[in-house]
Amino acid sequence: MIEVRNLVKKYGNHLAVDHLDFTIEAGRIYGFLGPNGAGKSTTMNIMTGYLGATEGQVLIDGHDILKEPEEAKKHIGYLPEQPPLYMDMTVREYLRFAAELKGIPKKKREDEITEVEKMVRVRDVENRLIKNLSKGYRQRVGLAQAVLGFPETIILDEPTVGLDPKQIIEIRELIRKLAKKHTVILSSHILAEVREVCDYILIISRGKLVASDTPENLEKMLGENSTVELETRAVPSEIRLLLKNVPGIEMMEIKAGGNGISNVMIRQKKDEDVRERVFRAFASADVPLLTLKTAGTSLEDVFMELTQKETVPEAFRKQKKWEEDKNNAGDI
Ligand SMILES: Nc1ncnc2c1ncn2[C@@H]1O[C@H](COP(=O)(O)OP(=O)(O)OP(=O)(O)O)[C@@H](O)[C@H]1O
Repeated sequence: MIEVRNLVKKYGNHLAVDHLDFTIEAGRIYGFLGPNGAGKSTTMNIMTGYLGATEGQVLIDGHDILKEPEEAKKHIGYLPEQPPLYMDMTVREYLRFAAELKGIPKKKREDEITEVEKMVRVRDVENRLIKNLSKGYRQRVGLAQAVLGFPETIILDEPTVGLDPKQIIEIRELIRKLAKKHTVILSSHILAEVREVCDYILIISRGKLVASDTPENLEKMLGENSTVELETRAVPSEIRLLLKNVPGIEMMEIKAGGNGISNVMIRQKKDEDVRERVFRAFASADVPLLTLKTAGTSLEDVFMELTQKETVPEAFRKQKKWEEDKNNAGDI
């Protein structure tokens, strides 16, 4: 488990990380998602002990990364955005060097390196100089270095950046494979990547954590029941009349199609579900409804909403408040 508590990082006057507070539980793939410059690399560098924080604390399985770096680092493997590869070493030489730095006992080193090489599929190039490898292979060597020692948690900063589509697929497959035995945290500014690979998302914007939940819950929280879409065989004036007195409707937009079918988008008032009332209004007038459904919010909408606005949307403030209250209640 990793606990990040009230983390702050200032570069001069610039607040790159702004009071981050979150917990990473074992056994999941976490996505650290945010636009460029949001503070992802800075946070990961602090979590892994590469960079000091201005304020706050990071505990890796109970060990403070600054006060007990050796013990804490045993529990994590890190692939930074720029992997620390030595271009004039062969893959095997480099992994031996990394294994030694990690303090893997000499007796176990060779077997472990072979195991990891097989796992990330670099065994066929183990005697090649790193400088002669493709970017995809280099990234896999970087990944091998992070996996050596089989730490509980593997942290990957933008692991697919600069790779071609085939290499991206390979790295994502590897990450899924790793996640069977390790907790994985990866950062990305690509929403599709995080959605595809991760089962829990932390959205960071301007150094602040603006949301954290499963992709499904994030979509639900902002979008639940906000819009209802229907199609009906009626003209707009008739629809307006039918829906005029239905409670819970904030506004509606009606588009008449050429085929006698109108499409209606209804925006519901907060915490309302108007579907049943709408159905009854149409049924009592004997006007057929062809479809009636809530239109979901996509993760794209959530991401845009959260990272483009200065303030945190109300749904998330409420969720955060609820979590705080729950935590405080637990302390008593
Ligand atoms: N060494 C530094 N000195 C000054 N400012 C820095 C330094 N490193 C990062 N920053 C600034 O801090 C902010 C956060 O940067 P960071 O690299 O952590 O973001 P990021 O989310 O990882 O973005 P990217 O995906 O572009 O790497 C940015 O505004 C960046 O310009």
